[in-house]
Amino acid sequence: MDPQGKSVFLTGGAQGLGRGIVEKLLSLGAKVLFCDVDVERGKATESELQTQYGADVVFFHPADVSDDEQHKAAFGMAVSKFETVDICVNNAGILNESNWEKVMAINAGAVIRGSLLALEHMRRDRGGRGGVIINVASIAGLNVNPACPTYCASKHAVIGFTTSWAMSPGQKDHAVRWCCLCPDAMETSMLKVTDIHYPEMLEEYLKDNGVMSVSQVADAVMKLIQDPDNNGAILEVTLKKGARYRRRQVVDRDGVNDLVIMDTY
Ligand SMILES: NC(=O)C1=CN([C@@H]2O[C@H](COP(=O)(O)OP(=O)(O)OC[C@H]3O[C@@H](n4cnc5c(N)ncnc54)[C@H](O)[C@@H]3O)[C@@H](O)[C@H]2O)C=CC1
Ligand SMILES: CCCCC/C=C\C=C\C(=O)C/C=C\C/C=C\CCCC(=O)O
Repeated sequence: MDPQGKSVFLTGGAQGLGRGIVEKLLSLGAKVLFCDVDVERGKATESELQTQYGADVVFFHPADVSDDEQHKAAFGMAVSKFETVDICVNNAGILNESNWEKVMAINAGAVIRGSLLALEHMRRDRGGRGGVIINVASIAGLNVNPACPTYCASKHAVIGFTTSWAMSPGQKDHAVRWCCLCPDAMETSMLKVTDIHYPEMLEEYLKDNGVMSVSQVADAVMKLIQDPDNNGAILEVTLKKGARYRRRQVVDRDGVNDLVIMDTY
């Protein structure tokens, strides 16, 4: 899908990756409504981006996406501003191993709610225009890490949910593409986290794997949006190897229920 002239709803756009994605989309001619729980930063970002791209193409709406009503209201605001939403990016996320309920509510719960809101609005078999749903997971959703088990669990949930919907027998009728983004560490406020187990592992991890710029990862999101035939995509983005699609196969080993997930590149 070409972002030019398309309408986008994105969560967690006040800073970090969310803001980076909003800026790329605006530069490609899309209109964006983003929400965030950080109202001050959200308003400041809106004002900066409106100055650069125009007052009628980017809007901020305050919302905590762990709250059902606020999340629905924010999505509804995008629909009423643009009439239709073509691209939905469920990006808001936190890393806090002391509060697993909150992590699951934002990283998994809000991604599920946001996806279902977008599906209902976009699905062509119920009068919508089709579209793309991009769910932001992480490399942590593909691997394991003892420093942040709850965060890992929330990101595994995002990938399981997104790829399962992508395999829906009704997907062609819905005309909604489902994609997961799995970045490695990026230079955002999330990397300042202190609430993990074994904090020394973070330093070690970053020394071995490096840190990507937000812009590199936002470019990968444009690839997900633009590639037409990638329903069910899991796009891994790392500093050393760049953006690579994981090819996921669900293999039925014994013809009964011994299913194995196999990933290749
Ligand atoms: N920074 C990293 O190394 C990586 C981050 N990610 C994922 O990227 C996504 C974006 O994270 P970053 O930009 O790094 O973090 P960030 O902390 O810079 O930005 C996250 C934004 O989400 C907002 N947010 C948090 N909770 C919210 C809620 N309940 N409702 C609405 N907005 C909320 C924050 O206010 C903030 O503006 C997250 O899903 C994160 O898990 C994935 C891989 C690596
Ligand atoms: C030890 C890392 C702690 C968390 C670092 C802070 C933010 C990270 C956000 C991410 O989403 C992903 C970045 C790092 C990887 C975390 C886990 C997967 C590691 C698996 C592996 O070793 O390959």
